Amino acid sequence: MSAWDTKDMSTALAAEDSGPLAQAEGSNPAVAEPATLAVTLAKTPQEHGWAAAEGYNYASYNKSFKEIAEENAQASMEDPSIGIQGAVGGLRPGEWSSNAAVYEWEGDVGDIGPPHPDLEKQLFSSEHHVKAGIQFQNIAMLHVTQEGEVRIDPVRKFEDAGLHPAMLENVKLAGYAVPTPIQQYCLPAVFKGYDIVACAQTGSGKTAAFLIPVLSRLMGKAKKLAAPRPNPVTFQPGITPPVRAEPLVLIVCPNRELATQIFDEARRFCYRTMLRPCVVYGGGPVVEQIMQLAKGCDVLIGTPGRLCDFINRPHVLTLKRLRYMIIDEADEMLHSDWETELNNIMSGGDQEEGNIKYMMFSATFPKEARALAGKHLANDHVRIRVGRAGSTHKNIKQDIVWVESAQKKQALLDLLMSLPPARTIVFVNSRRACDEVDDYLFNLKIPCTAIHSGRTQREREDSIRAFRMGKCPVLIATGVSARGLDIGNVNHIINYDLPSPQFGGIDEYTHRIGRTGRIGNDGLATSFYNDRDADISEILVKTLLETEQPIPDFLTQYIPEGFVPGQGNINTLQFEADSDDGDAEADAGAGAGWGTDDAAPAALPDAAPASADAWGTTSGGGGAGW
Ligand SMILES: Nc1ncnc2c1ncn2[C@@H]1O[C@H](COP(=O)(O)OP(=O)(O)OP(=O)(O)O)[C@@H](O)[C@H]1O
Repeated sequence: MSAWDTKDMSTALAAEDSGPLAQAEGSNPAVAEPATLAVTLAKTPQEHGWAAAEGYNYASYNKSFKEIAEENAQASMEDPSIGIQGAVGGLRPGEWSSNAAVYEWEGDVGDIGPPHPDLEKQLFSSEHHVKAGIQFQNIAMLHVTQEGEVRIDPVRKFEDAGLHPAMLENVKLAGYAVPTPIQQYCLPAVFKGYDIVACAQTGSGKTAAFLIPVLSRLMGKAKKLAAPRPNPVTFQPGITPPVRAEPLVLIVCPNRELATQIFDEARRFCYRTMLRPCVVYGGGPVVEQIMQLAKGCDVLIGTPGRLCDFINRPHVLTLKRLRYMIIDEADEMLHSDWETELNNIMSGGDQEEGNIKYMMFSATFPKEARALAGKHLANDHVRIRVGRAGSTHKNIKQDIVWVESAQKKQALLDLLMSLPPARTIVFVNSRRACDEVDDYLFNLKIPCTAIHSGRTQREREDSIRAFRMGKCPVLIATGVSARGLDIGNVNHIINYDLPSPQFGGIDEYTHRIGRTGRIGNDGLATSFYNDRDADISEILVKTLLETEQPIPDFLTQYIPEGFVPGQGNINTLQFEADSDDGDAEADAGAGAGWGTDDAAPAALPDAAPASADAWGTTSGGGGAGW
């Protein structure tokens, strides 16, 4: 059985007849037999196929920055005109993500720098990059809605988008054959100079939807627009005079893991160009981050606290050259928790307001957040929505199983041992639970690691790296890492605790399960449910019905009256209004919300086979024709 076959995985789950999980699954708790804790492991995790469980390598803490820098200096450099900062061979434990290798080039010999095979391999190899899955066409068939005054004609092919040659090359190296729907609309919208507010499902390529057009527009203009900076090839820390960072692009996002991930994506798309990306985030080394900025920075990615800190040090960072400001996970960023920081970033620097294009992206976008977003954008901003705001997608099979709180640990073990080993994220609601579950599994020799806000940044980075590289294929996490994490072959998400409303509710659920089933891949999400989760039940059931997931017996009471699973019209399901056009009818539910502006699927269903070329070659279906 393949570890990637979620059907087989759930069959295996159903076939397993030991332990509390299997006993209770799909059954009504009122009539279920009390579950037993008497499961002993018939096989060790390693006999079952899991990798060996290894403890955290605390020795990596003891490496000094100097030692790491010396090791990096030994990295291969075949072309003397290219200066690669950071480890070309990839980061080792104990190294900061902000010091990852970026392409640097003198730039005196034309618009596109020479290739650097080692760096190219690091940036674009599959282990660092999620490859599109066989259900990619499902993404392309989602409804796209445009609201507001401006209508955009989508581009169906990267080749038709007017991209800079260096960008087109990088898009090919990344293995992107055709743009996803959100990209089809954002590319032309950025090229036409609009502000954008965009909402599209998890794992549908929103990062590239802003990075590709924004960076492409700046390529070729970098020399003219960018601030003077030291020659990257002859730069010597401590000897070459530093400059202050004057980025052209600022990307703000709510968590550190996401910041470094966007930085990685920016490193890919800036490859062989003069644009220099940097990342700053809390918990990381201030001095080292300043040292990176001091070499010049065109594209800055950051978390709000550290960005504000640096904005308040004008000799380190100024926003006066800024052309683009992008807020990722915008609904989270517009939350009142971040208000002071976000206001400071949006207007507190010395940026020249009129010159800046603003963009906001997220997979979930509650109505109040969308209204708030509108206040920060130009009146003629473009509003794009792929599917219903906050919806999940069919590539993820969602199972809900009844597990009493006291039996969750045992049920988790049963679940992990009843399926083929696969990269799995286990979500919990508290740091304490995170540590407890981590200890429990580790003591049973499951190769796991954990991440939560109480861990040091070094531990967090090493944890994510160990998970990404497959050394620790089970990651236990609190919501801190739910948003945005994009890791290849995450086959299974387990909600050990469902996110009740005080832990983010259904939006948090959507972001969590969205760590699997990305960009057309299949995924499985299993959630443990019991009496304590009544708060989320109603909206959870609607979310399940929307993508035609099975409803277990204990949740059937929450099926909306008159709706027959499998036969009901999902457009009659009542969700929060999707439309921002103030149409009262829009409040009637998802169907009405998609209402008058409802657009054709981004690519025609009959033109959506695996072959990229067969996908719609014209840009029909968009704009006024809708
Ligand atoms: N056109 C494309 N073709 C193939 N793969 C793509 C394409 N666009 C993006 N990807 C890949 O899809 C994956 C998911 O993209 P990304 O992380 O931007 O999703 P997202 O929409 O921001 O998700 P989330 O809401 O969870 O943050 C990434 O690994 C990215 O490299």
